[in-house]
Amino acid sequence: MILIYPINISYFINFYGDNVKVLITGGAGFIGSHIVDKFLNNNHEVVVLDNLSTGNFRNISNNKNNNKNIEFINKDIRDNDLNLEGIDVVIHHAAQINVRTSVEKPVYDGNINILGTINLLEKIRQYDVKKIIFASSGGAVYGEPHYMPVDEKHPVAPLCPYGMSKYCGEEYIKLYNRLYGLNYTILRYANVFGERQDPMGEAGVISIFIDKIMKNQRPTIFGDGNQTRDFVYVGDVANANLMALNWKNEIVNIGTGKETSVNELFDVIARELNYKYKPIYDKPREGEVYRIALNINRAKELGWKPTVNLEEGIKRTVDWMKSL
Ligand SMILES: O=c1ccn([C@@H]2O[C@H](COP(=O)(O)OP(=O)(O)O[C@H]3O[C@H](CO)[C@H](O)[C@H](O)[C@H]3O)[C@@H](O)[C@H]2O)c(=O)[nH]1
Repeated sequence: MILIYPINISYFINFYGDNVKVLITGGAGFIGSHIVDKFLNNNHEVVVLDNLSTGNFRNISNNKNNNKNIEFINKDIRDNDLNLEGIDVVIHHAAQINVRTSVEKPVYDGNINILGTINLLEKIRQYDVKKIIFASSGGAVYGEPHYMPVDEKHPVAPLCPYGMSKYCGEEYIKLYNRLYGLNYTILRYANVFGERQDPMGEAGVISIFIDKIMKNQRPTIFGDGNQTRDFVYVGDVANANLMALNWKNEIVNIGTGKETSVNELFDVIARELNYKYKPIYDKPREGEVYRIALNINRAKELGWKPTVNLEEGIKRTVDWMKSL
């Protein structure tokens, strides 16, 4: 009798020292474009896939990597004819990222974030891509924390369709690992901020407050302002993506571990901009967690840590917004 044992075809790929060809979905967006810079500066080959719905071509053409060669594909992650020939690693940031939009239009959110991710995974499988690095949301998948700071073992219980669709993306990636041996690293981000975050676009309280103050408008704080978030600088997030090339199949929180209330945040920004007025207080927004900060011990064990603190990150964001 022949016994057939299921074999685990999953294996760990090490990219140390290699020149890697990466496809960055959402690479013309806020976080994605910083990852583009980081990979180019480390001599990797970069292909950007972006439908420019919220991303901006300026983010990748009008910066210090001007003279470097980026291959740009103007397509949607849901397109049938995505060509991933020669790609070693996909870094997946293209998404519907607005919590409020997801509550109003959950089908729209799921269509992009769940079906778009499945479509991308199918192409990854067809073209034999070795690894995916996935942008998930530590702010949205855990729901209201049972303990703080929240580590990766904390139960997942999203409070909005966006958190749910990001979690589905994670689970599909893990499924493709089990079925086809796809390597992955899932990064659960805290609240990312920094240069190129669009204050008109989708969330980003820091860029919204700076923009309002610079236009002499009073910022609005939703609720009592004692709600807290963990604000992580975008350059540190880009660095985590670079390091994740050599991380194993696992989920890693990327944040600072520090809680900052929206009131405290307002004070830091007001100080930086020498703003003397008080904010306006309005009713709290639905579908939001009250407190969140991420435990980043696992990322630290892997050699990553945040290097730019809130004050310094805000200074850089202000400088960038003044330069526009
Ligand atoms: O003008 C504003 C804007 C925001 N806020 C408050 O500031 C906090 C942060 O709000 P953001 O909209 O900047 O971000 P969220 O905390 O809603 O972040 C969520 O959306 C992000 C993407 O947009 C990330 O995915 C993150 O993980 C997810 O939790 C919230 O309490 C919000 O009510 C204000 O008081 N005034």
